[in-house]
Amino acid sequence: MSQFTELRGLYHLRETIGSGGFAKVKLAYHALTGEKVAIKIMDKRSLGEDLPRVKTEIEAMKDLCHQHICKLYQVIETETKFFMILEYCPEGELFDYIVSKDKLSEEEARVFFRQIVAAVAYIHSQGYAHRDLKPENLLLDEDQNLKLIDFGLCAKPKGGMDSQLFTCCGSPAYAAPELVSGREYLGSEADLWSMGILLYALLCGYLPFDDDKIPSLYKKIQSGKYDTPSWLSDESKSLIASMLQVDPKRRVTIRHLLAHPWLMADAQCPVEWHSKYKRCLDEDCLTELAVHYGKTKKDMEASVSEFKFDYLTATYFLLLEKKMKGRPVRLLNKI
Ligand SMILES: [NH3+]CCCOc1cc(-c2cn[nH]c2)ccc1C(=O)Nc1ccccc1
Repeated sequence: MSQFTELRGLYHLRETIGSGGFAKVKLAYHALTGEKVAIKIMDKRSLGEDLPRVKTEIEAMKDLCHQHICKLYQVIETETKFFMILEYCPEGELFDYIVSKDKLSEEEARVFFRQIVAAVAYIHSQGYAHRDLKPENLLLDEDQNLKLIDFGLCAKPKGGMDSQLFTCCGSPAYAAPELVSGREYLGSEADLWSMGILLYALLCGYLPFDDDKIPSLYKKIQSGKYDTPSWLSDESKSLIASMLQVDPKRRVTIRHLLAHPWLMADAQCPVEWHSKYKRCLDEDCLTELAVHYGKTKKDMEASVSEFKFDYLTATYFLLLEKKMKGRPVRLLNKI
């Protein structure tokens, strides 16, 4: 019997697939489609000062819909718990993938980094800075595509992406010099620095700035001095150097990255960063939902387009996933 009455009949819970701090993530099956999902479960009583982080993440993920961002399907809030029903990424963290391969070839690093650039260009275009970009927050789906998670530290400055931020957050080894120095900073520029650390980790298998003691680590970051292995190509060294500029005003911008020669190598086109999700609702999914719930298509379209992030939102998105993967747009156990 499901230990959570809120999920009964909606999701069939299976094993724990991940955990981080204040949350446990479990594999589950969405009852109406049979599709796998990940359910991030948080107990409000143990959240403490992390409660605002959960609300930040939920509101941001409701706004963000992109092929390289882990999709939020449904939110269930009870008196004592939050449940976030999320896109399932069966191949785990990019962090573990890098460790398993020691380091990646330029070609493989390029495929991943193009996806990271696409995701960050998209969230910046929506007015968000992630502020905790690192391989542990990039998951691999069944097709080895990257999905960005953990928007708990993201910022959507009221005055837009050119507004300064002050909160020092994120993981120290990926934090920008202006951030660790306690100066005000732009979220977009801090994200670009973290992406430079990420690219270095993809290509080298270790971090450019590392130290067991935080003050020493911060000094190394502020110096901006790091070793570049001799076997790195000149183009890779140049791209990393353009991102690991201590002066944020000299740092490469996301716009320049989109068509950067290193990213365009192997005769690639500029990074296609726009969301592949259409604004209009999918007719086949609406038809299947209308038949299942015995509603007119018009009424079903009106209900789905409210995007309440309830079970109907989850069912719509999971039907759309099935269609995008070439599987039948069908619901199980008709009424
Ligand atoms: N480092 C990731 C550990 C597993 O965490 C997740 C996995 C999935 C996932 C797994 N499969 N599909 C999605 C989706 C979300 C998370 C997540 O947000 N974890 C987390 C972030 C911050 C604090 C606490 C926990």
